[in-house]
Amino acid sequence: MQNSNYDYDTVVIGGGFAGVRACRDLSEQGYSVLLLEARDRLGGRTWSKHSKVGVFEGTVELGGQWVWPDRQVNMMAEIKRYGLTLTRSATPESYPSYVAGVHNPGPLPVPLEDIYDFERAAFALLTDAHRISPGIPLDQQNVGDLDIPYGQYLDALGVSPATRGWFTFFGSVFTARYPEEISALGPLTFIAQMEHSLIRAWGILDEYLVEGTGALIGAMASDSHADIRFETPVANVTQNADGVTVTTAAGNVFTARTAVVATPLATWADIDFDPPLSEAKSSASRERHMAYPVKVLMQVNNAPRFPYLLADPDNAGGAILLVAEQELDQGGQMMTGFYVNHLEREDSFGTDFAGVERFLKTLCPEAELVDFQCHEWATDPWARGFVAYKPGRLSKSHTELAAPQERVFFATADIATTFMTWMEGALESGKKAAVDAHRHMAQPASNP
Ligand SMILES: Cc1cc2nc3c(=O)[nH]c(=O)nc-3n(C[C@H](O)[C@H](O)[C@H](O)COP(=O)(O)OP(=O)(O)OC[C@H]3O[C@@H](n4cnc5c(N)ncnc54)[C@H](O)[C@@H]3O)c2cc1C
Repeated sequence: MQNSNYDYDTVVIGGGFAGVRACRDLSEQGYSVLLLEARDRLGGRTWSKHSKVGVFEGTVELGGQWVWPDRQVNMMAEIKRYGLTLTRSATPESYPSYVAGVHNPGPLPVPLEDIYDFERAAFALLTDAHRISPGIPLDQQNVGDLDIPYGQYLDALGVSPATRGWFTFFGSVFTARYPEEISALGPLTFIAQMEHSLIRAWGILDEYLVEGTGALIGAMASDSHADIRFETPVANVTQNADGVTVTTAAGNVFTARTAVVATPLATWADIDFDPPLSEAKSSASRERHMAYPVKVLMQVNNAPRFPYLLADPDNAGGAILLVAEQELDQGGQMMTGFYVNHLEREDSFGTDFAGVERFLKTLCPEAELVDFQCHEWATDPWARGFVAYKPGRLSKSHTELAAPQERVFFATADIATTFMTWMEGALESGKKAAVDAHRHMAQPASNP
């Protein structure tokens, strides 16, 4: 289908789930596609690799991992298509929490005397989450009054510190920022997309791929017949009435009829666009809206068996969650932890042994860290965290953030309308970009 005036029909920039989905769908329709990826691997903010953590040896996921089979139709279709296998996470044996600086053994989420407060807060969050319909851009849903700092939203509930602390979890687990820094729309949208269920949103660590996310994205990429170039960051995207010219940081130039920008929203400001990005896109990217997540995989000794330990980061140095993955034959457990590693706060845990140990002991003082692995997503220039929208952005610009600019289309989980910031959202937005690019190229009169 390629027109000889161009090197390719489409250049896709970025090889995460959104970009690879766009590549695969377009090449399936007969278009010639070039994928330019900055890193030396596919997968972006998913990264599965064979690794050793203490005595554990196997596949570790340093980024996106969990899938929700009941609702994530795009993920499930891909997993089925390539014959991969899902397995369920280990069932927790206890539900302790560390909120408002107090260890609570559970299973009640808050101490008994706070339980009516807890119910009132749950009712308020569920009522507001019910105003949100996943699949529709948030600027089309009349929810501007919820686009306020989540800390302010929680304060207005007038609940006890333990209840407030417990509900900060929904803000932080999804954005890896503190409640005053993010919009309440983030956690409320998260609850809405989990079937408007607090329990479902709380127990998000559901099923994951036995073969690893890398096996899935690898299968999709091999199926695409795209020309894939690694270690090829893009520096400039120029379009005019004739087509798109994409220039790499090394100065290589490629021409195409269309381009799909499938890089994280926070990285768009690092690419030079001519004509420039719309005001909403460029200001949102310059504002970064960045999450500061650390997901750490650890061999831990002397911890309680299979806890699901939730914390409020405000009072726990940034700690959010500690769960067990499996018991190790030689003793100890493989555990996964999540925390906010705030770039502007000096008291953040950091990612060296002492910092990870501090995180672990904050939640579980008796536990011993043996070994760990993690990746600093927030300082990774090709990721810049994942998206954590600040107040006032999504209720104004969600539609525009995802809108094409003539021959240039945008795809990333950061702008999705269902499962925003999930692998599912990435697949949905890659699929949409491929449909839009195909429509553009299928109009012979206006598009050569
Ligand atoms: C710690 C962590 C835990 C997570 N847990 C889950 C989970 O359990 N379940 C879930 O569904 N999701 C999870 N996510 C989110 C999920 O991983 C992402 O939403 C999804 O992978 C994003 O896909 P994407 O294609 O939009 O972006 P990315 O995966 O970031 O892909 C973008 C690609 O663009 C490339 N790129 C960037 N700039 C340039 C450039 N200038 N030129 C060329 N290439 C460029 C990058 O290298 C990258 O490969 C998690 C994320 C993190 C960080």
